[in-house]
This record gives sequence, structure tokens and C-alpha cells, in this order.
Amino acid sequence: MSWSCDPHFVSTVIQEYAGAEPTPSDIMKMANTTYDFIIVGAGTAGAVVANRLSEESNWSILLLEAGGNPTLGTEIPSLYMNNYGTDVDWNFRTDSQENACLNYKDQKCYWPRGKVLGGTSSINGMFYVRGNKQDYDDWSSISPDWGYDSVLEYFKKSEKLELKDRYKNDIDMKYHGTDGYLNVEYDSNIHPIEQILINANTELGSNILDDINGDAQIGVGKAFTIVKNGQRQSTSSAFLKPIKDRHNLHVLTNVYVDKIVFENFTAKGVKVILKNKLSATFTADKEIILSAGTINSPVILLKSGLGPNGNNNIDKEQIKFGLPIGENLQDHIYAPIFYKVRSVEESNSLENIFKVYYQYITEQKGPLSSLSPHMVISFINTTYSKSVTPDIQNHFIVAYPNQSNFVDIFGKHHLSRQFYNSFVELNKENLIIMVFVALLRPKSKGVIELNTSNNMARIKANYLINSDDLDTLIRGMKHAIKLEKTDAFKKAGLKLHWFEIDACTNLDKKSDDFLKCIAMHLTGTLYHAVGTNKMGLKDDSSSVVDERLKVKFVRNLRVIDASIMPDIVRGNTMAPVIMIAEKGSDYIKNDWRKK
Ligand SMILES: Cc1cc2nc3c(=O)[nH]c(=O)nc-3n(C[C@H](O)[C@H](O)[C@H](O)COP(=O)(O)OP(=O)(O)OC[C@H]3O[C@@H](n4cnc5c(N)ncnc54)[C@H](O)[C@@H]3O)c2cc1C
Repeated sequence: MSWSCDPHFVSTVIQEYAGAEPTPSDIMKMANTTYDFIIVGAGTAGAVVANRLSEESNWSILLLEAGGNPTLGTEIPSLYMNNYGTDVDWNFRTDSQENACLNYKDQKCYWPRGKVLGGTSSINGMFYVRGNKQDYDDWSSISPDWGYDSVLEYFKKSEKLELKDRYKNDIDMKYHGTDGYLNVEYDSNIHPIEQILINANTELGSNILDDINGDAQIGVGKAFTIVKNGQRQSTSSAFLKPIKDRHNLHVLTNVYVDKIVFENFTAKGVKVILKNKLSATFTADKEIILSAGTINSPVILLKSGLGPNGNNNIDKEQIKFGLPIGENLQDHIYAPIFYKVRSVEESNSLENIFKVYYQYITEQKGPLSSLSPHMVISFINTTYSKSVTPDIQNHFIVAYPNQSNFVDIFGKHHLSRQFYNSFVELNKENLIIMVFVALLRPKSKGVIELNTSNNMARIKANYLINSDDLDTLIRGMKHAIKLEKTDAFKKAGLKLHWFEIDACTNLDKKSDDFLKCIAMHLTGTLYHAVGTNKMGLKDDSSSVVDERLKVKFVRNLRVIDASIMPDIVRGNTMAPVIMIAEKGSDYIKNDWRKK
């Protein structure tokens, strides 16, 4: 194909991180251009794939994103939860749950997802955690290529680890890269509250981990984050911004991809819908890569007619295959345990707010620039303490007195008024620590379906439908309750606090039934949904993509994002998605360089 460069659309228009929003005449012009590759979704994975494929200067790449450009809110680390419910959030809600989220409006759980360049890496909590070695060794039954030793090289490839001097000797660089695009930071300053949490966890038997992504995972420590000089490093800022001068990459924002267009079982292009409802088709000579995430990648495949029963509302001429698209949905849910201590520390006084913003604007330092004091995490195994694979992960979230943004956040989740009001009341004169006790390997699985009334996703999360999951959560909650008896918590005056939940009021607080009730009513999610386009062996009828991430039964179509995970990893999911994107890009390069 002859590739001529249109200066209006070259990726230089990203300027900082800005993609171009096409006008109708741009679209007509571009729709007549055939690209080598089209990537759907400039999110966590899509931005990485766009970078790696455009390294081949004779390939032309079109990256399409439904959302717009990053905002101030997406760039300031400690404001990340303030993005919930804004224009940069898809704002999904699950179907009503039977066993979970019972204290939320209509028993629906809220699922934020990034609708912006960088996708969910632009609105997430920035924790850089890779999971357990065993996770990947289990995936190696699909192909040895996915075993830990192999994927470690891809984790390292994207990473640029920044270490403060005093930590240099504590980190084994065998596990880390220093030349990648993604700045990963280990904040060496330990906040006094973080120190209390580390001390309390060690009293309960946890080892201190200097490196949660190193040799061992079980223990307690501070997480690494994707922050650089006090600013978020989304995959947009890390992987797109530095290559804005590459002329073979076009990045378009506010373009919604509706479906894949096939000819003779071969993916040929994508049909898109613009903000003004205009539609157009872009074509690709080599491949289409779906990186629209766990919810929307399956939706696009379902709308394209590849799902179970060929899916109802598909044009008659579309091909029908019956792949198990949308199944195998897994997520990390948590039950919260609350601690309180009376405190006069006032973070919300006007004077303090001015000081904090001024410090951030002038120096990019201070409370807005990092996730401290929320950075401690711990991994435990609740049945066998010497195990190397955890079943519970704990996050520790701190609310200073009168911390109004937590209240906003509960509001956006549609938690009940009763809970919301009692949290505000308690938070007036108390610092609150929320221990999010998260289940790492849920047996309950959900499904993403196509809602034919609006052509959007229908999320059947099915949380806690397998009773083993509740049992594991309860063991985790009991562990978190033991923190109250530690010297570290006693010295700090931290006391367990149970919020009144009507359905649980009459239960004995020491009973499993009470803990079950709390877990089912105050369920939260770490927002780690994965697995809806499962990777599997060729003859595995429960899988959608093969070990090279190609969609089965068709040609020139791949999925590269969180949806391909066969089983959820035992840790946060962003770093694994970036690894998957690095690896998937190499598969594409190897396949097409040969031709
Ligand atoms: C609030 C929150 C906090 C989190 N915190 C952490 C954390 O601290 N650490 C961690 O490891 N993980 C965290 N996660 C999870 C992690 O961020 C995600 O698992 C990961 O980013 C998913 O990457 P992805 O590429 O699969 O999808 P995404 O990053 O969501 O990318 C999908 C992209 O496709 C675009 N898109 C979707 N549909 C279309 C369409 N039809 N047409 C065009 N474009 C489309 C989207 O707008 C988006 O840009 C968090 C998630 C959330 C929501």
C-alpha cells in the first residue's frame, strides 16, 4: 500500500497528549485511506500497542478512541477518585445483585472505566502490582510463552523504575527494567499512618516486603506507582506523548467504534459513529486490534455477530460463530472493615486547601502529588500462612476528618443514605481507616451481554454466587479485625467501628452471619474486571482468542486488553494489561514481518 502522510492527522496533533477530533470532511478523507492496522481503544493496552506497532516506520496505524483528551483531574494523582461520574468515565452499573452490593441503590454495583486517552490508566489508582508468579505459570498450560519467566521480560520491557538512592540495595533488579516508557516510582517516604499499618501487619505475622513485584508476594509493604514528578503516568502520557512526532500513527478521539466489518471471514474494517451521529467505515489491510477493555471489547464482538447464537440484532448477512464472548467475567471484590480514631487534623480548612494547591501548582509536590498515605497493601493466605500464593489482598484507605471527597465518592456509588450520613457524622471528628479486604481468586463468575435495547453492555457480575467466595472473604475479614489488638493500633488509638446496616443489626457482631451480612451489603470492587474474551487452547470451547490473541474462526482480528485473561491475576490488573499489550504487539510484529 502506498502511504501518504496527511499533516493534519499525523500524531503531532497529540501536542502533549491531545488526539484529534475529526470533522465530517476529515472523516470522508480518512475513510478513503486504508491503514495497515486499526486499533480500537486508546486505553491502557491500546496506547502501548499503538506505540509498538508504529515503531515499524513503513506501517500505517490508526488509533480510535471513544473518549476525549486527558483533563487536569486525570493528571493529579490524589484526585483520581474525583474523576468518577465525569465525562472521562463510562459510568457503568451492573445488573442488580442477589448476594452483593445490597446496600446500594437497586442493589447495583458501580463500575467506573476510563473514557479518555489512556483509558482506565488515566483514572485508576496508579498501583503498579504484577500479581503472583503462579498466575502466569498457570497460563503457561496454554502456551509456555505465557509462563512467568517469559512474561517477566515483557514487564521489564515497559518499565522505567525510578528508585530513591536509599532503596537501591533493597530491590533486586532482576525483576525490573529501567529503559522502558512507563515511569514506575517507589516513594521512599513512609507516612506515619503507613508506618502504623506496616507495624500492625507485621505483628500479625506478615513479612515486610521492599518489593511487592519481586521474589515473594506474601507480606506487607508500600506499592510502586505510575507517577512521575508528581503527575500520573497513564499509558497515554507514557506511551503516546513521547512519540507524537511519528508520522505513521494517526490518533482520533471521540470516535465510537460500533462493529467490525468482515468479508469472507476476514476482518476488513470498522464501522464508527461520531459525536454528531455521522457514521463511516475505516479499512485496514493487515489487522484490526480490539483494545476496548473487558466490557466493550466483548460488546463490539457481539455486535459484529461472533457471539453465542450469532446475537439477536445482527444484520442478517453478518457471519455467525457462537464464540463464548462475554463469559468468564471475573473481578476482585472486597468487604470493608472500618477503624476510627478521634482526630483534630483538619485537611479541609480553606487555608489548608489553598496551601496544598499552591504547593502542587508551583512545585508538583505535597499531598496532591502522590497516593500517600494510602500506599500500603498486604497479601495473605488465610488457610495456610506459609503458602506462596495469597487468597486475600488488603488495601488501606485513609479518610481525614471531614474529608468531603469520600462522601462524594460514596454518593457516586449510590450507597444508601443511611450509610452515607453515618459516615459523614463519624468522619466529622474522626480519622477513618478503611481496610478493603479483597478476594483474589473468586469462584463466582459473571457475564457481559449485549443489551439489545440500547446496544450497550449488560453486566451480570454474579458476585458471591459461589459460597466458597464468602467463606474466604470472612476469613480475610477476621484477619483484618485482629488488627485492633495489635500494639501499633492500640498505641494509635484505632478502634474497630461497625456502621449500622438495618439488615445486619440483629446479628451477633462476633458471628460469621454478621460478617457475611456486612460483606453482602457493603461490597465494593477494586474495579479489576477481566476475562470476557478468554485466551485458550485451540480446542478449548470456552475460549475466544488463541495463545497469540487471535480471535478464533476469523482472520486478521486480535484482542489485546484485560479481557483475554483466562484467570484473574492475584493482584492489581493494570501492570499485567501493559505486559499483555507488549507481548501482543510482538506477536503482531513477528507475524507480519514474516509476510
Ligand atoms: C477506578 C479504578 C481504579 C483502578 N486502580 C487500579 C490500580 O491502582 N492499579 C491497577 O493495577 N489496576 C487498577 N485498576 C484496573 C486497571 O486500571 C484496568 O484493569 C486496566 O486499566 C484495563 O485496561 P484495558 O486496556 O483492558 O482497558 P481500558 O484501559 O479501559 O481501555 C479501553 C479503552 O477503549 C476505549 N473504548 C471502549 N469502547 C470503545 C469503542 N466502542 N470505540 C472506541 N473506543 C472505545 C475506552 O474509552 C478506553 O480508552 C483500576 C480500575 C479502575 C476503574
